[in-house]
This record gives sequence, C-alpha cells and structure tokens, in this order.
Amino acid sequence: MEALDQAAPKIRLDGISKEYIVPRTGQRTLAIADVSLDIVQGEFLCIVGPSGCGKSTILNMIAGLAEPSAGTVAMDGAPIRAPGSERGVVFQDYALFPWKTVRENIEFGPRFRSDARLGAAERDKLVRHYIDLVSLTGAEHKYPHELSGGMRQRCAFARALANEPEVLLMDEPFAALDAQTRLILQEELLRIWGEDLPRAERKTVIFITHGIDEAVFLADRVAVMSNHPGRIKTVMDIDLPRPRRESLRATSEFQTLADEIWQLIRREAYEATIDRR
Ligand SMILES: Nc1ncnc2c1ncn2[C@@H]1O[C@H](COP(=O)(O)OP(=O)(O)OP(=O)(O)O)[C@@H](O)[C@H]1O
Repeated sequence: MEALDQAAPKIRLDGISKEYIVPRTGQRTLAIADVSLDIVQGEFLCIVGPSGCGKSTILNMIAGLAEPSAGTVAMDGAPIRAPGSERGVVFQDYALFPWKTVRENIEFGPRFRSDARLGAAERDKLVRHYIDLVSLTGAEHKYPHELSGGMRQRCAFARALANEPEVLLMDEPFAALDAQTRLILQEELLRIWGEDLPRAERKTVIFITHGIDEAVFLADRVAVMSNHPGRIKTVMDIDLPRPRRESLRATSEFQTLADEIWQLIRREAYEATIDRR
C-alpha cells in the first residue's frame, strides 16, 4: 500500500467544535469538540461512532452545509465556507428528484454546471459513462419509484459522480438497504472508486457508517469517535490488501480489526441506546 502520511492533506479539520443552539428554547448542545484530522488525496476514510456522536455534523461541515463554531475546515488549504461541485454528497435517503428519470437525475449536475458548460454531445457521453459505471444501463428512463433501493443508491452515486467531484462525502449511504444489497454495493463502490488506480487518480472519500464490518472492508483508515461531546478517539490504519473481495471478510486479520473497533465503541454505543439526555 502507498503510505498515507507522505501526502499533503486534501481535507484538514483543524480544532473544530460545533455548538447547536435551538432558537425557540435556547438549549445548547456541544455536538463536537476540538476535532482535528487530515484526510489525504485518494484516501478512503470511514468515520464510525455511537449514535449522536457528531458524524453527520462533521460531514456537513466538510460539505459546506454547516459552519464550525470554532476551528477551520479546509480543502487544499482553502477554508470551506459553502457547498461546491468539487465536493459531492451522497445521503442515506438517495435525495433523487422523484419527478426526473434516472438519466435526468444524473444529467442534472453536468447540465447546470456553472464552471465549464458542456456541449450536448459531451454531456451525453459523460452521462452515458456514469450510467454504465454504476450498471444502470437499460434503466435510464425509469423514475426513482420504479427502482429498488440498491438501484436508487446506484443512481445517487452516478448523480454525485457526474459532477466529477474531487471529494465524495457519503453519509450512511447503505443504511436503508437490505443486508445482501449492502454487501454487493460495498464491493461496487470500491470498484467505482478505482481501487486499482494510483492514489493520485482516485477520489478522496469520507464515508460515515454505523457498520464496523463495512468500515473495515472499505477504508484505508477508520476514525473512531466518542460521544458527549463528539471527539475522535483514535484513527486506525486498515492495512488490508486491495482489491478487496468478499473472501476478505472471513480472514482473521479482518475479524481482529473489526473486533478492536467494536471494543472501542461498545460501551458508548450501549449507553447511546438508553441515553435520555
Ligand atoms: N440542527 C441541530 N440542532 C440541534 N442539535 C442538533 C442538530 N443537528 C444535530 N444535533 C445534535 O448534535 C449531536 C450530533 O448529531 P449528529 O447527527 O451529527 O450525530 P451522528 O453521529 O451523525 O448521529 P447518528 O449516528 O444517530 O446519525 C446530537 O446530539 C444531535 O442531537
């Protein structure tokens, strides 16, 4: 594996905290406190932690959908202040336009891209490429309600990828899927990400999940968070060979890493299920 620590950070979280204040009641929640983390070009980073520890809050700040109360979030050294097409987001609930077909959903970004307007033929080629990449060929004229959950999520991937982002932010994208579809899409995601490519040519992925096995299967590193307020407890290297295939899950190396992570969050995960704060 190529060393992660030799590269300059693509995304830098520098001492970030986030306090939410509910306008009506004035109630304050310190969601995350003093989180610092560098994510390098081409890295696949997973964030795991107990429910409510601030995973989505961190992702939303990288997406530019929320601002930190303290600290900075930067991409390539420049502070992130707003959403941008260089950062694509994929959510659990697909966030597709229900009134548009698969093709129209995927075409939406390239059609309205403000930087470099594509000609119709070029746009067509691009959209076709991403439809093929996510294996939705033949389903391009269907509407989201006609698709299975797995196909909707493939469509959501393609829609995010068609904007050609440098960074892909994924907030529990497989959480709503059945167990088999989830396993299939994990492998598909690694293929789409470009597991075989050199690190410089891959997208940088930040992926939130509750699934420890999912994190170990996908990630180069796993950031493990703790709760109240959310902090990064530890960042574990996942030195498992790539490309990763189904058989990896049964190996003792895989199981040992998954168990180590579970031991780190087990107590807080339990407490989160009975938390009445
Ligand atoms: N808009 C908001 N206003 C007030 N509090 C919020 C808001 N968004 C999140 N919070 C609180 O901030 C904390 C972190 O929430 P966040 O959704 O980031 O955690 P999470 O780890 O993604 O949770 P989960 O695993 O359950 O999806 C929680 O206590 C949550 O209730």
